[in-house]
Amino acid sequence: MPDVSPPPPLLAARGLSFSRNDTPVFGPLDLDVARGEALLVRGGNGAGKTTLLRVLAGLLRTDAGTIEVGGRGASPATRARAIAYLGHLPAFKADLGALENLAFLCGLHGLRAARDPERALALVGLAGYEETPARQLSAGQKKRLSLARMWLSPAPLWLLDEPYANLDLEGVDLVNRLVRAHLEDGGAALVTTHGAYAAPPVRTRTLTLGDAAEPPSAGAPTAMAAGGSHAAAAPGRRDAG
Ligand SMILES: Nc1ncnc2c1ncn2[C@@H]1O[C@H](COP(=O)(O)OP(=O)(O)OP(=O)(O)O)[C@@H](O)[C@H]1O
Repeated sequence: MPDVSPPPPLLAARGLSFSRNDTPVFGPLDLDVARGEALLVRGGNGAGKTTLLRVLAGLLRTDAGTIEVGGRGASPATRARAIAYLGHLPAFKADLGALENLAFLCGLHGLRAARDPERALALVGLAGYEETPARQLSAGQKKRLSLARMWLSPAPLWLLDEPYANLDLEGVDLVNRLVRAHLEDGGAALVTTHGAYAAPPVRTRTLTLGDAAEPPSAGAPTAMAAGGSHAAAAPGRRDAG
Protein backbone atom coordinates (compact mmCIF):
# COMPACT_ATOMS: atom_id res chain seq x y z
CA MET A 1 0.00 0.00 0.00
CA PRO A 2 1.45 3.41 -0.91
CA ASP A 3 2.51 5.70 1.90
CA VAL A 4 -0.06 8.52 1.96
CA SER A 5 1.17 10.31 5.07
CA PRO A 6 1.78 14.00 4.36
CA PRO A 7 5.40 15.16 4.22
CA PRO A 8 6.71 16.70 7.45
CA PRO A 9 6.71 20.51 7.63
CA LEU A 10 9.89 22.12 6.38
CA LEU A 11 10.20 23.76 9.80
CA ALA A 12 8.56 22.66 13.04
CA ALA A 13 9.17 24.05 16.51
CA ARG A 14 7.59 22.89 19.76
CA GLY A 15 7.72 24.58 23.15
CA LEU A 16 10.38 27.01 21.96
CA SER A 17 11.41 29.67 24.45
CA PHE A 18 14.28 32.08 24.93
CA SER A 19 15.29 34.27 27.88
CA ARG A 20 17.98 36.83 28.56
CA ASN A 21 19.13 37.21 32.14
CA ASP A 22 16.05 35.25 33.28
CA THR A 23 13.74 37.64 31.44
CA PRO A 24 11.68 35.80 28.83
CA VAL A 25 12.02 37.21 25.30
CA PHE A 26 9.48 34.85 23.71
CA GLY A 27 7.70 31.58 24.16
CA PRO A 28 6.95 28.94 24.79
CA LEU A 29 5.68 28.79 21.23
CA ASP A 30 4.88 26.19 18.60
CA LEU A 31 5.07 26.73 14.88
CA ASP A 32 4.95 24.76 11.65
CA VAL A 33 5.88 26.04 8.20
CA ALA A 34 5.22 23.77 5.23
CA ARG A 35 6.59 24.04 1.73
CA GLY A 36 4.58 26.64 -0.15
CA GLU A 37 3.83 28.62 3.01
CA ALA A 38 5.03 31.86 4.55
CA LEU A 39 4.93 32.72 8.24
CA LEU A 40 4.80 36.44 8.91
CA VAL A 41 6.39 37.19 12.29
CA ARG A 42 5.02 40.49 13.56
CA GLY A 43 5.79 42.54 16.63
CA GLY A 44 6.98 45.95 17.74
CA ASN A 45 10.58 46.96 18.43
CA GLY A 46 12.16 44.61 20.94
CA ALA A 47 9.37 42.04 20.72
CA GLY A 48 11.83 39.25 19.91
CA LYS A 49 11.49 38.77 16.14
CA THR A 50 15.22 38.84 15.40
CA THR A 51 15.91 36.64 18.41
CA LEU A 52 13.39 34.06 17.17
CA LEU A 53 14.94 33.97 13.70
CA ARG A 54 18.44 33.66 15.15
CA VAL A 55 17.30 30.78 17.34
CA LEU A 56 15.70 29.05 14.34
CA ALA A 57 18.85 29.61 12.28
CA GLY A 58 20.97 28.07 15.04
CA LEU A 59 22.81 31.32 15.81
CA LEU A 60 21.43 31.43 19.37
CA ARG A 61 20.74 28.53 21.69
CA THR A 62 17.15 28.11 22.83
CA ASP A 63 16.30 27.70 26.55
CA ALA A 64 13.79 24.97 25.88
CA GLY A 65 11.94 23.28 23.04
CA THR A 66 12.72 21.42 19.87
CA ILE A 67 13.31 22.47 16.27
CA GLU A 68 12.97 20.10 13.32
CA VAL A 69 13.87 20.85 9.72
CA GLY A 70 12.20 18.58 7.18
CA GLY A 71 11.19 16.16 9.96
CA ARG A 72 14.73 15.78 11.33
CA GLY A 73 16.47 17.29 14.33
CA ALA A 74 17.99 20.61 13.31
CA SER A 75 21.70 19.72 13.30
CA PRO A 76 24.18 22.31 11.97
CA ALA A 77 24.54 20.29 8.74
CA THR A 78 20.76 20.07 8.23
CA ARG A 79 20.40 23.80 8.84
CA ALA A 80 23.27 24.64 6.48
CA ARG A 81 21.55 22.69 3.69
CA ALA A 82 18.01 23.87 4.34
CA ILE A 83 18.20 27.46 5.61
CA ALA A 84 19.18 30.74 3.98
CA TYR A 85 19.21 33.66 6.42
CA LEU A 86 18.87 37.34 5.60
CA GLY A 87 19.83 39.33 8.69
CA HIS A 88 20.21 43.00 9.56
CA LEU A 89 23.92 43.04 8.76
CA PRO A 90 24.73 41.93 5.24
CA ALA A 91 27.58 39.43 5.10
CA PHE A 92 29.46 41.11 2.26
CA LYS A 93 33.16 41.76 1.83
CA ALA A 94 33.36 45.56 1.75
CA ASP A 95 36.08 45.76 -0.92
CA LEU A 96 34.73 43.11 -3.28
CA GLY A 97 32.42 44.09 -6.12
CA ALA A 98 28.75 43.16 -6.02
CA LEU A 99 29.22 40.33 -8.51
CA GLU A 100 32.34 39.01 -6.77
CA ASN A 101 30.51 39.04 -3.45
CA LEU A 102 27.70 36.93 -4.88
CA ALA A 103 30.13 34.51 -6.52
CA PHE A 104 32.04 34.20 -3.23
CA LEU A 105 28.87 33.48 -1.23
CA CYS A 106 27.67 30.95 -3.82
CA GLY A 107 31.03 29.21 -3.42
CA LEU A 108 30.41 29.00 0.32
CA HIS A 109 26.71 28.16 0.40
CA GLY A 110 25.98 26.65 -2.99
CA LEU A 111 24.08 27.77 -6.06
CA ARG A 112 20.55 26.92 -7.11
CA ALA A 113 20.36 25.10 -10.46
CA ALA A 114 19.94 27.31 -13.53
CA ARG A 115 20.67 30.55 -11.65
CA ASP A 116 23.71 32.77 -11.84
CA PRO A 117 24.98 35.89 -10.08
CA GLU A 118 24.73 38.16 -13.11
CA ARG A 119 21.06 37.35 -13.62
CA ALA A 120 20.48 37.77 -9.88
CA LEU A 121 21.89 41.30 -9.96
CA ALA A 122 19.64 42.25 -12.85
CA LEU A 123 16.64 40.72 -11.11
CA VAL A 124 17.10 42.90 -8.02
CA GLY A 125 17.73 46.09 -10.01
CA LEU A 126 21.52 46.17 -9.63
CA ALA A 127 22.54 45.70 -13.28
CA GLY A 128 25.42 48.11 -13.85
CA TYR A 129 26.72 47.69 -10.27
CA GLU A 130 28.64 44.46 -10.98
CA GLU A 131 32.03 45.99 -10.16
CA THR A 132 30.89 48.39 -7.44
CA PRO A 133 32.49 47.54 -4.07
CA ALA A 134 29.90 46.59 -1.45
CA ARG A 135 31.01 49.49 0.76
CA GLN A 136 29.86 51.95 -1.92
CA LEU A 137 26.33 50.56 -2.09
CA SER A 138 23.51 52.38 -0.32
CA ALA A 139 21.57 50.63 2.44
CA GLY A 140 18.74 49.78 0.04
CA GLN A 141 21.19 48.55 -2.60
CA LYS A 142 22.85 46.32 0.02
CA LYS A 143 19.45 44.94 0.88
CA ARG A 144 18.86 44.23 -2.80
CA LEU A 145 22.23 42.46 -2.99
CA SER A 146 21.19 40.35 0.02
CA LEU A 147 17.98 39.47 -1.80
CA ALA A 148 20.02 38.42 -4.84
CA ARG A 149 21.98 36.10 -2.56
CA MET A 150 18.75 34.54 -1.28
CA TRP A 151 17.54 33.99 -4.84
CA LEU A 152 20.79 32.20 -5.69
CA SER A 153 20.73 29.96 -2.62
CA PRO A 154 19.69 26.32 -3.04
CA ALA A 155 18.18 26.33 0.48
CA PRO A 156 14.38 25.84 0.58
CA LEU A 157 13.73 27.71 3.85
CA TRP A 158 14.22 31.47 3.84
CA LEU A 159 14.50 33.32 7.16
CA LEU A 160 14.07 36.99 6.27
CA ASP A 161 14.64 39.48 9.08
CA GLU A 162 13.03 42.82 8.18
CA PRO A 163 13.50 42.31 4.43
CA TYR A 164 11.47 45.47 3.73
CA ALA A 165 13.78 47.76 5.73
CA ASN A 166 15.63 50.39 3.66
CA LEU A 167 13.75 49.53 0.49
CA ASP A 168 11.73 51.87 -1.69
CA LEU A 169 8.23 50.86 -2.76
CA GLU A 170 9.49 49.02 -5.81
CA GLY A 171 11.90 47.16 -3.50
CA VAL A 172 9.04 46.18 -1.18
CA ASP A 173 7.24 44.78 -4.19
CA LEU A 174 10.44 42.98 -5.23
CA VAL A 175 10.60 41.23 -1.83
CA ASN A 176 7.03 40.06 -2.19
CA ARG A 177 7.57 38.85 -5.75
CA LEU A 178 10.70 36.92 -4.73
CA VAL A 179 8.97 35.33 -1.73
CA ARG A 180 5.95 34.43 -3.81
CA ALA A 181 8.07 32.80 -6.54
CA HIS A 182 10.09 30.95 -3.89
CA LEU A 183 6.92 29.53 -2.34
CA GLU A 184 5.55 28.57 -5.74
CA ASP A 185 8.85 26.73 -6.30
CA GLY A 186 8.20 24.63 -3.20
CA GLY A 187 10.15 26.73 -0.73
CA ALA A 188 8.97 28.33 2.51
CA ALA A 189 9.72 31.60 4.28
CA LEU A 190 9.60 33.27 7.67
CA VAL A 191 9.36 37.03 7.29
CA THR A 192 9.64 39.49 10.18
CA THR A 193 8.07 42.91 10.00
CA HIS A 194 7.06 45.75 12.31
CA GLY A 195 3.79 45.63 10.43
CA ALA A 196 4.35 48.60 8.16
CA TYR A 197 4.37 46.38 5.09
CA ALA A 198 2.08 43.62 3.98
CA ALA A 199 3.16 40.08 3.27
CA PRO A 200 2.90 38.76 -0.25
CA PRO A 201 -0.50 37.48 -1.35
CA VAL A 202 0.30 33.84 -0.79
CA ARG A 203 -0.48 31.17 1.81
CA THR A 204 0.57 33.14 4.85
CA ARG A 205 0.07 32.71 8.58
CA THR A 206 0.92 35.28 11.19
CA LEU A 207 2.78 34.86 14.45
CA THR A 208 2.59 37.91 16.69
CA LEU A 209 5.26 38.41 19.34
CA GLY A 210 4.98 40.85 22.21
CA ASP A 211 2.03 42.22 24.19
CA ALA A 212 -0.37 42.06 21.28
CA ALA A 213 0.05 38.29 20.92
CA GLU A 214 -3.12 36.34 20.28
CA PRO A 215 -3.88 32.86 21.59
CA PRO A 216 -2.46 29.83 19.75
CA SER A 217 -4.27 28.75 16.64
CA ALA A 218 -4.20 25.26 15.20
CA GLY A 219 -5.98 26.48 12.08
CA ALA A 220 -4.82 25.75 8.57
CA PRO A 221 -2.99 28.46 6.66
CA THR A 222 -5.22 30.86 4.81
CA ALA A 223 -4.82 32.39 1.42
CA MET A 224 -4.47 36.10 2.12
CA ALA A 225 -4.51 39.26 0.18
CA ALA A 226 -1.75 41.74 0.89
CA GLY A 227 -2.63 43.71 3.99
CA GLY A 228 -4.75 40.97 5.60
CA SER A 229 -4.36 39.92 9.20
CA HIS A 230 -4.53 36.43 10.64
CA ALA A 231 -4.63 34.42 13.79
CA ALA A 232 -1.41 34.17 15.74
CA ALA A 233 0.27 30.81 15.98
CA ALA A 234 1.47 31.07 19.54
CA PRO A 235 1.88 33.38 22.50
CA GLY A 236 4.84 35.68 22.94
CA ARG A 237 5.70 38.57 25.20
CA ARG A 238 7.61 41.79 25.10
CA ASP A 239 10.91 41.85 26.84
CA ALA A 240 11.18 44.56 29.45
CA GLY A 241 14.74 45.42 28.57
N1 LIG B 1 22.80 41.03 22.25
C1 LIG B 1 21.83 41.33 23.11
N2 LIG B 1 22.08 41.37 24.42
C2 LIG B 1 21.11 41.65 25.31
N3 LIG B 1 19.82 41.88 24.99
C3 LIG B 1 19.51 41.84 23.70
C4 LIG B 1 20.48 41.56 22.68
N4 LIG B 1 19.87 41.55 21.49
C5 LIG B 1 18.58 41.84 21.73
N5 LIG B 1 18.36 41.99 23.05
C6 LIG B 1 17.06 42.27 23.69
O1 LIG B 1 16.19 41.18 23.37
C7 LIG B 1 14.87 41.68 23.12
C8 LIG B 1 14.40 41.21 21.74
O2 LIG B 1 15.23 41.81 20.77
P1 LIG B 1 15.03 41.49 19.22
O3 LIG B 1 16.18 42.12 18.50
O4 LIG B 1 14.80 40.05 19.05
O5 LIG B 1 13.68 42.26 18.92
P2 LIG B 1 12.97 42.61 17.53
O6 LIG B 1 11.53 42.23 17.66
O7 LIG B 1 13.71 41.99 16.40
O8 LIG B 1 13.15 44.19 17.52
P3 LIG B 1 13.27 45.25 16.29
O9 LIG B 1 11.93 45.28 15.62
O10 LIG B 1 13.56 46.53 17.02
O11 LIG B 1 14.39 44.81 15.40
C9 LIG B 1 14.95 43.20 23.27
O12 LIG B 1 14.47 43.55 24.54
C10 LIG B 1 16.41 43.51 23.14
O13 LIG B 1 16.76 44.63 23.91
